[in-house]
Amino acid sequence: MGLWDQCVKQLKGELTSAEFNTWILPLQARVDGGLLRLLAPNRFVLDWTQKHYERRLIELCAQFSDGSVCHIAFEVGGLDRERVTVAGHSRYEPPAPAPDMGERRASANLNADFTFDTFVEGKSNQLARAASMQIGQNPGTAYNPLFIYGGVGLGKTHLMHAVGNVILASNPSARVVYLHSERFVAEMIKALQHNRIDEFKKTYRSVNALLIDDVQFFAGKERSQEEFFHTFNALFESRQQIVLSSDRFPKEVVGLEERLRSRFGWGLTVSIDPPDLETSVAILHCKATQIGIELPEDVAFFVGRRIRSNIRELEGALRRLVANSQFTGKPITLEFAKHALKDVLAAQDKQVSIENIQKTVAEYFKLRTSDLLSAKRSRSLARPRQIAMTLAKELTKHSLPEIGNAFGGRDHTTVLHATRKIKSLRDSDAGIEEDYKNLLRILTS
Ligand SMILES: Nc1ncnc2c1ncn2[C@@H]1O[C@H](COP(=O)(O)OP(=O)(O)OP(=O)(O)O)[C@@H](O)[C@H]1O
Repeated sequence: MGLWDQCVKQLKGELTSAEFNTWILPLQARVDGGLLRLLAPNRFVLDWTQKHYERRLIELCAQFSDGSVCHIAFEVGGLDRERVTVAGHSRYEPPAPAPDMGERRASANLNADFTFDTFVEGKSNQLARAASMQIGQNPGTAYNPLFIYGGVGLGKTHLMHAVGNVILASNPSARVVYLHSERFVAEMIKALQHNRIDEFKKTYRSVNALLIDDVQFFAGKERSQEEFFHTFNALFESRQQIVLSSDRFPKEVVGLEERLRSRFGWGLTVSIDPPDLETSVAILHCKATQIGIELPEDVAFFVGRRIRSNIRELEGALRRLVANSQFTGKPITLEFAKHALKDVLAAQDKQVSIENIQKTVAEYFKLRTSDLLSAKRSRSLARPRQIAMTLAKELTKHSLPEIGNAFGGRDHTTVLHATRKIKSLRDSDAGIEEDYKNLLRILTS
């Protein structure tokens, strides 16, 4: 087995399949003396792999070549084409928009404000953003379809529009269509009513990129699924890009035909999770700057900490603060924010209570709520209990002692231990990570 094959095999075991498929699989390699040249399909993959995997790759090369290969060079190119660019640090810049960009964007149903520049990157959306950028730069060739899933208001639509905007800007003749799945259904029904179904088929089967939002709304609509199935096949076979979003993993979308569900998983499936505190704060600052105000740091942290459900709610809170401040003529201070957002926060706190979390976790693991509060310590109870405690810490503003108390009068150190344990298990155990993310989605949507 060649040096690169050995590295690939090793990395396959170390990385998640999404990371491996996104960053390692597209690389090609050539050994030149003591140098391993890694060829990335584009600048974006190059920058990312260099930043995140270079050190590990050097270690693996040294290990598998017995030290004879100890340098790595990253380049844009492929074994079958000329080298294009040597690694550097310049960032990807989308080409300048064509003159009729506004019109093309309107006919594609794209929002000009939803771009990669206005999308704040955080741990919760890093992979989805990276994959979307890849698709934007290599439509139809990188991953098809790209399936983005996650809870309400976490940025799926924003990313889809960003992909569409990049494709339009990069290729003046590209035809892109963004559509909510309900609109696809409505348009199909209209076409059927007016005997224009052939025109409808032609329209959607001739695009270069089809971006369909919230595909869970296809559930139960058999005729639409049938039509979409053929559209999907036509685009897929002609290597045109398909991007789909949903509130859940493709296999979990109930009411979809199996043949569609399996096709949805053919390319790359990436999730977007609720943002962590730092990302929420960064998004608030970004949105505030967009509307021309400067948000004090303590206010941004206050809002970010208290509104954890989704980004749409964060934006709503910001808009409310700005409107109240303009209306009353008062500056946005911490005290002002607490007062102006009183109702929103009360509603939010009511939504995610410890009781609600206990009930949801118990239902999810098919237990009784009383089991979670009991003194029993079997693993089948302890793990769900620890997950519930961690969710309570993440989603409510209750202190550790309050949470411990709500779980059958346990000590705050037990809660602390639970949160640490779950944090480390989420990194090492894909099953726990999936359960945690599912529960987070259920509780915050
Ligand atoms: N990382 C981010 N950076 C900046 N803005 C963001 C980010 N994520 C989401 N937003 C903003 O949050 C709002 C809601 O996002 P979006 O509509 O994309 O959510 P969604 O996941 O598609 O929700 P739904 O499931 O309800 O369709 C948008 O205004 C979007 O710009």
